Amino acid sequence: MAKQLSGAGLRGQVAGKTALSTVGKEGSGLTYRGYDVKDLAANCEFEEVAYLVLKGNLPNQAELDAYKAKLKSMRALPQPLKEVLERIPASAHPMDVMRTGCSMLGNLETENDFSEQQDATDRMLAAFPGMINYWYNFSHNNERIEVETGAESLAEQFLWTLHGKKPSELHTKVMHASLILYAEHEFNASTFTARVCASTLSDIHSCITGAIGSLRGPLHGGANEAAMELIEGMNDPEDAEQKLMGMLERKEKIMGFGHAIYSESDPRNAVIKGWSEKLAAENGNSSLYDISVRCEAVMWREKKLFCNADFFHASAYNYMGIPTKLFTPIFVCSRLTGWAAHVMEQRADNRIIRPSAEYVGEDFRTVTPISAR
Ligand SMILES: CC(=O)SCCNC(=O)CCNC(=O)[C@H](O)C(C)(C)COP(=O)(O)OP(=O)(O)OC[C@H]1O[C@@H](n2cnc3c(N)ncnc32)[C@H](O)[C@@H]1OP(=O)(O)O
Ligand SMILES: O=C([O-])CC(=O)C(=O)O
Repeated sequence: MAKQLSGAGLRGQVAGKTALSTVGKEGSGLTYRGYDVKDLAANCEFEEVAYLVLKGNLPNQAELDAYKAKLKSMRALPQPLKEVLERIPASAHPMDVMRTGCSMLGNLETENDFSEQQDATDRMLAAFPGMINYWYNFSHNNERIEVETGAESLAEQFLWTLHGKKPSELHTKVMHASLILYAEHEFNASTFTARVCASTLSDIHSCITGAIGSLRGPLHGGANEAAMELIEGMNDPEDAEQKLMGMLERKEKIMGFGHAIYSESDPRNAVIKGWSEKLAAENGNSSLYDISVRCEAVMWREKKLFCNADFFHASAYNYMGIPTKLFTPIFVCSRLTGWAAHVMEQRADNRIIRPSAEYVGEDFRTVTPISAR
């Protein structure tokens, strides 16, 4: 059954055209440039998917090697950016660090002309994992990390710069899948933010900085962190059941469930749930996974609400030793591909985005002199 797409929040309104992805289209779940996201997550590295989303086709081996080599060569952080990162306190939210870091990069390496959009995007893709982990390690461990690691991929680079060592094969694989799942999603709130900004013919760093701000909220990307806070407060599946029932009775929102477009399931959930189960087995402790499975069952039984992409990401990331507050920045490192591709698409066929409002304010009136108010 299709979800009723009407009402507030521009739901169901076509706000532009895209050749990048389909979301919730009858029978096809989620596709990037015609490929099923499950097919991509099972068979590709993240860089192949980034290439696909940004350039239109999957790369051949030589193209992939060249693209990965290019990204690897662009990881160094400029000294003034490091200095800014070092001044941001440990108490800051890492999404605010991403926003500031992206904006600072735009000051240092400004996109002067749209012909630079692909290089500017690749530079952000290459630099963002090291950027957030430079700040994290400096502010939390008093350590200035080396961001030019031997990592062969963005997945490896994120975990390597976070933990200071080459990650295991399993963890690298999970990160590839996770980054692929998060890469693109049509006109979601953060992407729409990027497109609105692009439609004014602004620079790409402004578009991405704005998108990061939109993704930060708990109704969007921030839900993976909120889901972690929920499940870590539950002792076991029985406790999860009781706590959820209480929350539902109090009409509280359960983060990581529901979706603006999908009606019965989010196709990304099965993929990340599968990886979470494997990580639980590797860890020898399936508690978080078991709790998550019970939450999924209770929410479906009680409300016909299903896990979105964020819910099982919480346990998966936790099993890989990723601090909760770094969950949404990983989403940024991935969704940057979708945002940038949408900026490019908007620029290629642009008209400034400027909808109208239904006025519900005061009738026409004239100013009473201040002495008489
Ligand atoms: C990667 C991503 O960004 S995925 C989304 C991540 N966000 C979350 O997980 C936050 C929790 N979920 C939500 O807030 C919502 O489901 C959204 C924001 C994702 C979608 O919002 P909408 O399209 O407005 O939701 P929808 O119209 O389906 O809501 C229908 C009803 O279900 C309720 N509902 C929807 N999601 C939830 C939830 N997670 N917990 C409890 N109730 C919910 C709504 O409150 C609404 O109830 P009402 O009719 O009594 O007002
Ligand atoms: O499409 C949406 O509204 C939110 C979402 O799942 C995403 O951006 O990945």
